[in-house]
Amino acid sequence: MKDPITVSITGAAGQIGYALLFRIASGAVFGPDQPVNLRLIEIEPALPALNGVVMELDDCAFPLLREVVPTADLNEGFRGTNWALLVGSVPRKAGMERGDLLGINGKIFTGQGKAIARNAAKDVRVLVVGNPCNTNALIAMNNADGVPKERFFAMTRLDENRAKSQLAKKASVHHSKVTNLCIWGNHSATQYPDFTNAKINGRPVADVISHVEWLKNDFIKTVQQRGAAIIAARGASSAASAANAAIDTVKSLITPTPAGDWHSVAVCSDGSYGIEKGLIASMPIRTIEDGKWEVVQGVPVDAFSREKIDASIKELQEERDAVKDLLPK
Ligand SMILES: NC(=O)c1ccc[n+]([C@@H]2O[C@H](COP(=O)([O-])OP(=O)(O)OC[C@H]3O[C@@H](n4cnc5c(N)ncnc54)[C@H](O)[C@@H]3O)[C@@H](O)[C@H]2O)c1
Ligand SMILES: O=C(O)C[C@H](O)C(=O)O
Repeated sequence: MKDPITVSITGAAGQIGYALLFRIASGAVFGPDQPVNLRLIEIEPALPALNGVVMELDDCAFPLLREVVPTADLNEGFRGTNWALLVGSVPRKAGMERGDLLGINGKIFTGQGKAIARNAAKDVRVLVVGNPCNTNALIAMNNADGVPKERFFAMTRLDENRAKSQLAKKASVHHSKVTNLCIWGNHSATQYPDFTNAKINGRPVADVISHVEWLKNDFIKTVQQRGAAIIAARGASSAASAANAAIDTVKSLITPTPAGDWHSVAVCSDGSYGIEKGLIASMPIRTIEDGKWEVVQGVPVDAFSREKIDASIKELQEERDAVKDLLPK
């Protein structure tokens, strides 16, 4: 048996937490031979609810689950952690943009970044799900002194999955046939789901879906607005699909990416594709092996794509400027 991996999850008593913990504990993320410790972090008032979740974890008797630590203490919560999944934060309500949450949620990530730097395992990786996730990840990364910047990620996989599902429906194929779908930029209404480089059954999307106006307008808008559509329909933000996307993200970061394909996750820009260095922006990523990834280079960016990517990067710069007080000089 392998040594257990330690996973810390903030907001563990929330909606996404409830859809996430049990899949991690079951082995669906790290594999059937990988024991897991869970460190579950909540704010004090949510600890009674979290204890109920822990009772349910006990009652699953998962063979791979080892230690479960529920806590409101960040040092205890991130101690020895290999994967920190930062979900805990307030979700938006109908009529809000995700960026409107910066003032409420941004400050959560300074203390968490610092606590990760103090307590986590040397190989820690951090995935931010709580919105606005790109800029929250930027805050955590800049406060986590000594943790390499390439260990921080923000989630745009839900957008990728949504985009694949929309294209597959339009082309009447199974969504597994859609590849090379990159979400560029921010997890927000400015994100750019890049249909120009995506493929269906290995062929360019535009060869399969000839309705170019649909691709340029309805498709992009549907993906950009999907989170709001779910809030309007459910009265609460996406949870099961978000947890699923977090699982997909981690799995894609620990497994080599199939040859020729890529996956979407926001990373600390190295300046590739003219995206300002240091911003947490989504781009095409390949995983070489567990712990080693790279930005896929040479993906064609036409004038239409350039304009869309630049608009989303501009928004990320504005969000960064809005939280400058939370970023150490
Ligand atoms: N990136 C994405 O694709 C994506 C998708 C869906 C939701 N989200 C975001 O994920 C976040 C969580 O959504 P949810 O539906 O689970 O919300 P929720 O309100 O159901 O749960 C959030 C939990 O976080 C906890 N929390 C708040 N502040 C905390 C802190 N400082 N430390 C630890 N825990 C804290 C709350 O007590 C609550 O239990 C929201 O910000 C939402 O917008 C992101
Ligand atoms: O849209 C939201 O506020 C929640 C989440 O980011 C989503 O995309 O579903």
